[in-house]
Amino acid sequence: MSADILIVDDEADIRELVGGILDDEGHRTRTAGGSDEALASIEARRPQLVFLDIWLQGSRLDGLQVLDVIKEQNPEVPVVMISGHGNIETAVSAIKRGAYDFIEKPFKADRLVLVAERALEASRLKREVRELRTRSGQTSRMVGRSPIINQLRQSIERVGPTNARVLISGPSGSGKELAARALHMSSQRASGPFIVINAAAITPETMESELFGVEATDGRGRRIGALEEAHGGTLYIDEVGDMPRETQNRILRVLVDQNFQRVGGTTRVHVDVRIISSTSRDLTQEIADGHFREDLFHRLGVVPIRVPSVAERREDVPELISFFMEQISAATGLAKRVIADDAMAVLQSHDWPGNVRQLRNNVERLMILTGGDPDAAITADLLPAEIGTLVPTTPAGSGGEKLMSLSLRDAREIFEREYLVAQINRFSGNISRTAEFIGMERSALHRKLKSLGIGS
Ligand SMILES: Nc1ncnc2c1ncn2[C@@H]1O[C@H](COP(=O)(O)OP(=O)(O)OP(=O)(O)O)[C@@H](O)[C@H]1O
Repeated sequence: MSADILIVDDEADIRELVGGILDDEGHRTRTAGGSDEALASIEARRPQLVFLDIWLQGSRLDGLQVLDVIKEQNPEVPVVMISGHGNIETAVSAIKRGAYDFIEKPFKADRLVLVAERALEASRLKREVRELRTRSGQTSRMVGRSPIINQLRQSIERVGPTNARVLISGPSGSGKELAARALHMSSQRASGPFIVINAAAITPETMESELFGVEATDGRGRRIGALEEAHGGTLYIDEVGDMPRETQNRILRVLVDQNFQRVGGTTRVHVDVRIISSTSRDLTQEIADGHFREDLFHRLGVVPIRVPSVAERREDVPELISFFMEQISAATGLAKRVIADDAMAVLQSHDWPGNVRQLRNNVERLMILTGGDPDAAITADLLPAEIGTLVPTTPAGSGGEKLMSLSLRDAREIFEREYLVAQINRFSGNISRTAEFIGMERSALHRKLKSLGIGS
C-alpha cells in the first residue's frame, strides 16, 4: 500500500535517508525540518504516518511537544519517534504519550521499513474495526444469480478498477452501498479507506463541516472531514440528491480541483479521493425542478450504475433468505428455519418496497417470532399479514396463500369450489337463481357441482 508519510527531522541527511528508503518502498513522502513546518504540513493534509525526531534542535517546539499537538489534533495518526543513541528513556516516555513506536539512530533500512509497515497496518486495522462496528454484522457479499444481478456484478468488475466516478441509482435498501463497497474493493484503492457520508442524514448547517472538516479554534482541536479522511481511498456520498445547493457548489469545485478549505481555515487541503455517490431519486427530475445542479450530475455520474429492486429479481429471493438465515443464526444463535413451499411462494411474490433490507428484517422477525417446533417448516399462514396481502385469496380466505404454491388447474379447482359454495349459500341453495346470477346454464352448473363433489 502506498501511504502518505511525513518525515520530521532537523538533520537534512536523516530526512533524505528516511525519505529515500520509504520512497523506494512505493510510499509518497514529504519532509519538514522543524516543528512549525511539520505542523503546517499536517495542516495542509493529514498524513497517514509521521516519523518524528525527538529533539528537533532549533525549533520552537521539541519532538515530544510536537507529538502532543499531533495526538491532540489527530489522535488516529500513528507517530514513530526517531531517537538519538542514548535517549531511549525519552523514547519510552514518548510511547507513553501516544507514539506508536521508536527507531534508534543509526538504524538499518529494513528495521525502518518494518516499523513503518507495522504502524500503517495497525492504523488500517483500527480503521477497519471502526468500519465493521458501524456496519455491525453486515456483509459485503453480493448474493443472487439472476441475470440482472449478474449484469450488475459485471459492471462493477469492469468499472471498479478504472478510478472513474460512479453514480449508483436504485430504490431504498436495494444494495447501493454494497455495490459501492464492491467497486472500492475491486479498485487499486482497496486497502485505503472507504468513508460513508449520508447527505440525507446531515443538516445543511453541518454538511460542510462533515465534508471538509473544521479548523482548530481556541480550545477545540482540528476536526478532519470525510474528504480528508478518505484520502487515498473512496468517499461514498449516499443520497447525493439531498445535498444542499450551496454544498453542491463547493463539492463541484473539489471534484475539479481535488482540494478544498476546512471550515474556518485558510490552507488548501489537497486530496486524492474517488467519489462514488448514490441516489434513490430521479435526479433528472430534481434537475428539472432546480434542486440539483446539472453540471454536478454529469461530473458525479461519469459512469452510471443501476441496482435493481427485489421485485426485478424475484428468483434471487430464496437464496437471499437462506443467506440471511445463515448470517443471522451465526450472529445471534437463533435457529435456522425451513421455509415451506407455500410461504416461499408468498415471499417471492411480495413486492418488497424496502427491498433487500426489508427482506432481511423480515427473515430476522420470522426467526425470532415464529414459535412452535423449530424443526417444523414455516408455512404461509405464519407470515406477517402485510406480506400476504398482495397474494390472491379464495372467497373463503382460508389458507388462501396456499394458492401460490399450486398449479393453475389445482388453484382454479379450489377457487371454483369455494366460490360456488358461497354463491349457493347466498341464494339459499336455489340452483336456478345461482345459475342465473353466475351466468351458467342450470344443467352445466349441476355437472360442475358434481365434478367438484359439491352437494348431493
Ligand atoms: N445482493 C445482496 N446480497 C446480500 N446482501 C445484500 C444485497 N443487497 C443488499 N444487501 C444487504 O441489504 C442491506 C441494505 O443494503 P444497502 O445498505 O447497500 O442498500 P442501499 O440501497 O444503500 O440503501 P439506502 O438507499 O437505504 O441507503 C444491507 O444489509 C446489505 O448488506
